[in-house]
Amino acid sequence: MASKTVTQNGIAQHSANYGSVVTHHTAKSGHTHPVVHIPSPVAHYDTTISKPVRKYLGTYGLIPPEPDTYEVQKKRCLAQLRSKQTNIGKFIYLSQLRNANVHLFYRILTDHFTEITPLVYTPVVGEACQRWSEIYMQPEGMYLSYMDKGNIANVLKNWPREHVEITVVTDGSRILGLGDLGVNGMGIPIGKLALYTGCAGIRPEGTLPLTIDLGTSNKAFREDPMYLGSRRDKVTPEEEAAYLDELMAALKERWPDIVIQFEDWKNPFPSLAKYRQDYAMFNDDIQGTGAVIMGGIIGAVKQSGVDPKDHRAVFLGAGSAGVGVAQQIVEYFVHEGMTEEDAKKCFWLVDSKGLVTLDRGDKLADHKVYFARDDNDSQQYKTLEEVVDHVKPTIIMGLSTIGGAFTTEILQKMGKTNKRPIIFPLSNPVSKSECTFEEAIVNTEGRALFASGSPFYPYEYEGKTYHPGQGNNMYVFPGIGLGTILCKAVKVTDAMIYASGEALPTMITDEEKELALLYPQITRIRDVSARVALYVIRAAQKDNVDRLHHLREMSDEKLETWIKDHMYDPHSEVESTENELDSLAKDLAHTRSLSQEKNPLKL
Ligand SMILES: NC(=O)C1=CN([C@@H]2O[C@H](COP(=O)(O)OP(=O)(O)OC[C@H]3O[C@@H](n4cnc5c(N)ncnc54)[C@H](O)[C@@H]3O)[C@@H](O)[C@H]2O)C=CC1
Ligand SMILES: CC(=O)C(=O)O
Ligand SMILES: [Mg+2]
Repeated sequence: MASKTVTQNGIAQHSANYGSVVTHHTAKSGHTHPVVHIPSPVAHYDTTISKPVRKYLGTYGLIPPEPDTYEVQKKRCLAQLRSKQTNIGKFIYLSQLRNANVHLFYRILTDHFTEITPLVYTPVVGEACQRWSEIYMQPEGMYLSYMDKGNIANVLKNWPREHVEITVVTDGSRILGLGDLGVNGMGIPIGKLALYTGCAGIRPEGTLPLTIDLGTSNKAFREDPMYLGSRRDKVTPEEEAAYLDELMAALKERWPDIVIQFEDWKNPFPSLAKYRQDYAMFNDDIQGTGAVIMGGIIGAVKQSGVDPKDHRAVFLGAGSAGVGVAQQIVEYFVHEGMTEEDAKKCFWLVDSKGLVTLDRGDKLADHKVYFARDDNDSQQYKTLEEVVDHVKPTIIMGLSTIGGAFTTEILQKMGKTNKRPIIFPLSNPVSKSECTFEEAIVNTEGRALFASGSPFYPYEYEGKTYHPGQGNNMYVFPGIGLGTILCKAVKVTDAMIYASGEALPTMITDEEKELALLYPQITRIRDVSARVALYVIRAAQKDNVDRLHHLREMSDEKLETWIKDHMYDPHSEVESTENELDSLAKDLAHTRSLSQEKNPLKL
């Protein structure tokens, strides 16, 4: 989206930024001119803009006459939002608001995280993706197609903003737990990047939502006349790999410092292994999820009173998220003093064919082999319940996409065999959650240590209010991205990912500990993201992959403040632009008043 750049001499140009006020040197004169990047074309029509500034911008008379305050503006927006009868109506309203007035959208998001996040992210983004081709109104990112092979670098040139700091890229092939949604998956990169901006203060114009149309296995979509993607079947893994080689190189060519987050790919292990050494990239579903769940498990293990070596964890789901989480917890157990071999033995992974064992008779996908059991005496356990009876777990994790898979019987068994059973139904959206918060509480008489992927409301049981945790990678990916960008890391190392999860428990307040919360409250997500970024930067420095070396000299306290100072804040952003514009407008008004007698201005 192009925006207007106004220089002091009043000449308006179009620029690709919606950035803030910057100071600009002209090579010729050596003079310093302030250059004001106006937030966005439509933000020129923000009703809080003062009259002198409207005159300066040429928007006087185009906005209702009396300037608003933000409080009134917010009240109006929230009233409009809340008047929508359906969640999808709210999603559409918020998308329009973001496109109409980006700073206002982020001001409202950051002021009302608890209300707005579920509407732009899980669970509502799931429904939006299912209906994307039906509700589509405007481009908010890039769509690349398989037809662009050989020409990707040229297509990327069409992105109108000069500077991109981070992209989230999907092919839509595994959107939340909803399956292959093809190009309709675009809601995910947009939603994730909205959280990068809202939670970690990465400037909105520095984000690029990217969806790659590599065909879809979703037959219903291919036959739907409204579907906006190609009608071809999914390309082969070899074709996908060659396409990605070209894409990665093209992204780096146009934006050499770009951070690339892979999101919601059906089998993301090969691309992570292939690109992680040469690009500042990570996979959120494997690594972000691993880190966030490790962060919650640290507290849960402590509260359970059971030593790490005595934990037995059953995972329903052995895909990117399941394996990513198990690997990360192995790393935590090793940090706690166990050998890797002993730590690995604490895990039993179950997929759609039952317990993952070495002698099951099928060819296991590479990523499952590490955790495959060899101590099953040739017995194959087909169902989760059989595995629960066999293992008597202290922890059950759901990353299976199977809503309701943690049945009453399974939850009650967890309650019987554990003082504090750890129950994490992590599949998204809510409809795919392996159980609800209420079910976990009721079936364990309130003793469950609980976190879910999508949000649940607090629940009152026998006179006491219980608070669910949200074990969602949104607690770490914004800070991983921010830390990587700010220290200009050349890659995202394992230690940086580990550090992001380790940062989380340091942010839990005494009050939150009292409530047995496993994650800090979402309302403090900006501070949490700054802490995550601090840990990520420190780990990058230890691994020697950072490029901004002067940050190494700063104390933790100073660095955390520096990080916060570098976060986009939609509130101060608008004010500083306003103030700067105000003073420019006064200057201009003064200049104009000198000539006004001869040549009265028409405002
Ligand atoms: N809470 C969070 O932050 C995150 C949650 N997730 C959720 O985790 C879920 C899985 O994601 P991925 O691992 O990336 O998907 P995936 O497709 O890689 O893996 C799914 C796994 O579930 C297994 N599965 C499918 N049907 C099953 C059945 N009936 N019984 C037992 N196992 C079954 C599959 O065999 C596979 O191992 C999704 O719902 C996703 O939304 C993913 C990433 C982050
Ligand atoms: C949260 C997330 O990344 C997922 O459900 O895929
Ligand atoms: Mg995901």
